[in-house]
Amino acid sequence: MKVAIYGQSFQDHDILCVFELIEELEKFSSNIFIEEGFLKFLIQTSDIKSYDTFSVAIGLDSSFDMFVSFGGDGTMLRAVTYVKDYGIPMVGVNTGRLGFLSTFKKEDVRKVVTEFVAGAYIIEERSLVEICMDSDVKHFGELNFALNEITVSRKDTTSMITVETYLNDEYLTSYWADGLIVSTPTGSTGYSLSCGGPVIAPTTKSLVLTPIAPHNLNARPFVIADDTKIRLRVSGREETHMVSLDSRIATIPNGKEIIIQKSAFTVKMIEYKSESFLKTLRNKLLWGQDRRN
Ligand SMILES: NC(=O)c1ccc[n+]([C@@H]2O[C@H](COP(=O)([O-])OP(=O)(O)OC[C@H]3O[C@@H](n4cnc5c(N)ncnc54)[C@H](O)[C@@H]3O)[C@@H](O)[C@H]2O)c1
Ligand SMILES: Nc1ncnc2c1ncn2[C@@H]1O[C@H](COP(=O)(O)OP(=O)(O)OP(=O)(O)O)[C@@H](O)[C@H]1O
Repeated sequence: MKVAIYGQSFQDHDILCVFELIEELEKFSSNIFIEEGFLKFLIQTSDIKSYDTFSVAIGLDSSFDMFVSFGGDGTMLRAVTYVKDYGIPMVGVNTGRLGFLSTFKKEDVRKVVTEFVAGAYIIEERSLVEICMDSDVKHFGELNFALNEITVSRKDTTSMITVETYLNDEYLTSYWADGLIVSTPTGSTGYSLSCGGPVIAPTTKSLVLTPIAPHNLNARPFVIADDTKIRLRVSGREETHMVSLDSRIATIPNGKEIIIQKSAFTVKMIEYKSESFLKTLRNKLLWGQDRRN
């Protein structure tokens, strides 16, 4: 089994679960690769031996069987920028806070391996969105995709922006708001949810347009088919606005045409039978919980 390991280089009290995973993987004679920066951190804080590494420059490939991320959801989102379109099944061990994407309990980390080997999981394909801009704007390079959402928002001002929006080249509306979120089903439980968007089951073939604090009161979250081409143009009092792809941001001049579409590839999330999406919805977002019952 060929496995890539990635993690946050901040919390040495969570390091134990990384060693437990490695120990369990070695029982199955696995070929282990650790992200360069994370291995440096592990070597500094322990007497771990050296392993093969990968980095942004020397990346992964489709021969890997599994990618394990140690951290919270933020780490999982960064992990996606390594996995790209290689189709490597991913799992997150939660050493962060909420852990909605990074669901595996660190206390059970050995089961990441044993349940995988026993086949006690399904692969869930999560769709992504990607951004295309005029060729003179190269901010995100080849990492022009997002698992959660692409957001346009105001920058350096309290003044709202206007987001002129076209779906498949037909005019929809001009949102007058702090911004607009184009969310995938995966991202529907993130920023979009905080702005009043619906929760969408992860494999649903849709996207949702969720305005951020719109002053047009009749602008509501809008669920659309995921093969829709979304074209945006921002105007406002400042000369620039912000565009974010999950946790990555860039400053873009107003007036630039931004095209957002579903990516041609998906991210394969390992859904262990012990950790389903519905369980996560109940346990992490306390879905439908009512103290009266
Ligand atoms: N007001 C908000 O709710 C808000 C604002 C900005 C960004 N975000 C989210 O944060 C993400 C970036 O994460 P970060 O860790 O770098 O920022 P962060 O540290 O500010 O974390 C934001 C929170 O969103 C949660 N989160 C992220 N993706 C999620 C998902 N798919 N389902 C449920 N919860 C999710 C995280 O667990 C965390 O609690 C963005 O993609 C966006 O979805 C949320
Ligand atoms: N820049 C940083 N400096 C110091 N510690 C950090 C930094 N970024 C992350 N961490 C630590 O790493 C942990 C994991 O970070 P990550 O962003 O993946 O998740 P999180 O935001 O804590 O959790 P979640 O996104 O699930 O709520 C954090 O809880 C925090 O303790």
